[in-house]
Amino acid sequence: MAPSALICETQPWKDLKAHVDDIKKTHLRELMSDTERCQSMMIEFDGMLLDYSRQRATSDTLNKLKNLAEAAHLKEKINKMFNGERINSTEDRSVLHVALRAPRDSVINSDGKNVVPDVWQVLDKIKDFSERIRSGAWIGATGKALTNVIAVGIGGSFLGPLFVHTALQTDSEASEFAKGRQLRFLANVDPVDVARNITGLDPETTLVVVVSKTFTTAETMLNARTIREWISAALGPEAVAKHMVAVSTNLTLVEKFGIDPNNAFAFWDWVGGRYSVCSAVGVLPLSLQYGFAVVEKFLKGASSIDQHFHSAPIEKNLPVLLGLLSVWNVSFLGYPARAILPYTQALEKFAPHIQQVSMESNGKGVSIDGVPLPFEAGEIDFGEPGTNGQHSFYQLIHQGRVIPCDFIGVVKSQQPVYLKGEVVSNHDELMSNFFAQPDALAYGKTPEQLLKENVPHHLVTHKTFSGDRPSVSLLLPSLNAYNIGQLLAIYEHRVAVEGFVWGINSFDQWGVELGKSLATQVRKQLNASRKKAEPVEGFNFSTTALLTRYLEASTDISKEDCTVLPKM
Ligand SMILES: O=P(O)(O)OC[C@H]1O[C@H](O)[C@H](O)[C@@H](O)[C@@H]1O
Repeated sequence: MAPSALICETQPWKDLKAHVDDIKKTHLRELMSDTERCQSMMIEFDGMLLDYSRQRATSDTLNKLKNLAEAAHLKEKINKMFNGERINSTEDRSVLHVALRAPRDSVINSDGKNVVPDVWQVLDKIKDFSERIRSGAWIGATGKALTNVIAVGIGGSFLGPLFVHTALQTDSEASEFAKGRQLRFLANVDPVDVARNITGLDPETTLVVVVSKTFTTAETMLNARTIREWISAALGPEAVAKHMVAVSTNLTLVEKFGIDPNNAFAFWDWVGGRYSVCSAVGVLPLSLQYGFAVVEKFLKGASSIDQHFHSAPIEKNLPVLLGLLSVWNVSFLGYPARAILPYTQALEKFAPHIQQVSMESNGKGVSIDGVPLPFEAGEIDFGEPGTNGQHSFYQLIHQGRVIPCDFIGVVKSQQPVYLKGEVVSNHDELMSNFFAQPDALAYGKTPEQLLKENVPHHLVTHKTFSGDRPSVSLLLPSLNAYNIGQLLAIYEHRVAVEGFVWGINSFDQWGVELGKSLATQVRKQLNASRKKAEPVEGFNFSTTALLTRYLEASTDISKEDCTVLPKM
């Protein structure tokens, strides 16, 4: 089949290119004075308010972006995703993370089979298992209840669950259910991460969940073997059956590893790793910590956005609007990065998760048909909670590079505090910054204003803020399991919209392979040099020098000396 035309060859793309000069003529300050425009750029869904009036865009831009969406067949692509078509063509897979949170009675087909009953079968199994662990009906090898969980996994088998766990930790309802329990995540193959995870934990009261879609990821498998050793060294090898369970699509390898397949929780190849939080990958560890009922609310929140995304018209569709505006910023205004700035510490792990969702999905150089792109797709995502970021990198955002920002605020704090004698509550103080920063970016401060304030002449340029820097503000009513699910789904779908418009495959990740295979070559060399004193061979000058230095300056721990794990 002939490759379809690249999106940049279409008329709507060219129209938007031509439109850039018009937009650049009007400062955001002026755009913001048009109340009607601002009003039209605020949309509400299910208690959330999205304000995108601080985008460098007008109704004309929006219309042009709608034309672009049409030219990209956005609606058809969204439908194909929901219909279980194999839109991940390079891996020949459907993309059905929406099925993971679909109500029990819904029908979502993959290859002519409704997958929803399978999803619920696993959810029911998780509910039952987590209740048995939490109630103490399932006990460890020495008869003690398992109150602590280490989830061993990396990438998509780690970042999403960590984000949700961190967000739930301070939610008053969820945290009630987590009393007396601990959930930790072991991701990095660095022994330091192992040490951090096991410090203060007793194998007798610890359940380990090995989470890996493929069950072949080098880091996860080494960490899983290390923790298995930690358990069997303390409790004997037969304890592993009571203390280790798994989440994977590869149940054969789970069994080979020594975990009873009855204690394995499945998911399917139509769930991409970075889109797997709502599968057993996230649902199992989170249910162990907070109970299934809390996690079910999270799934419901995500599902509410799925339905909205699937059915709402473009002008009212949160993920579609956000996706189109991102394309506008990246591909037309030339802003390749985006800052994710939640004004709540509970979302401190949100940006790291979205980094994977966005950059692993859309960091591609070819179209879905394999044609090199004459434009750059993908965006650079980073972020920190406000107000911390303000005291760090905001300087660059205000006076250096233009970086479109996502401000995420919450009306009702998870932890309301009012310190006596203060002018406003602690949450109001935080939110004062949430409301101020977008205007500072949009309006800036002119030399005229500074001179009026009697700023010395030699400081005027230093103190000038050019403004005209775009942002969106998303105001959530609160931050509970339901809203957290919504937030996740908004960002997942936004990323998909961007990829659909750019005409790329947002669901494969070939770019992670080369480094992995080179590491295999290095691993072999380290083994040969350590064990057989073989010289470093087959690498370039630089890598040879570095490896030689490493081998000479470090000593391997021989198997005999190795205590496997330091005593903590
Ligand atoms: O879940 P696993 O199969 O262990 O994969 C873990 C991660 O590793 C890979 O390198 C991919 O880049 C990620 O998308 C994936 O989430």
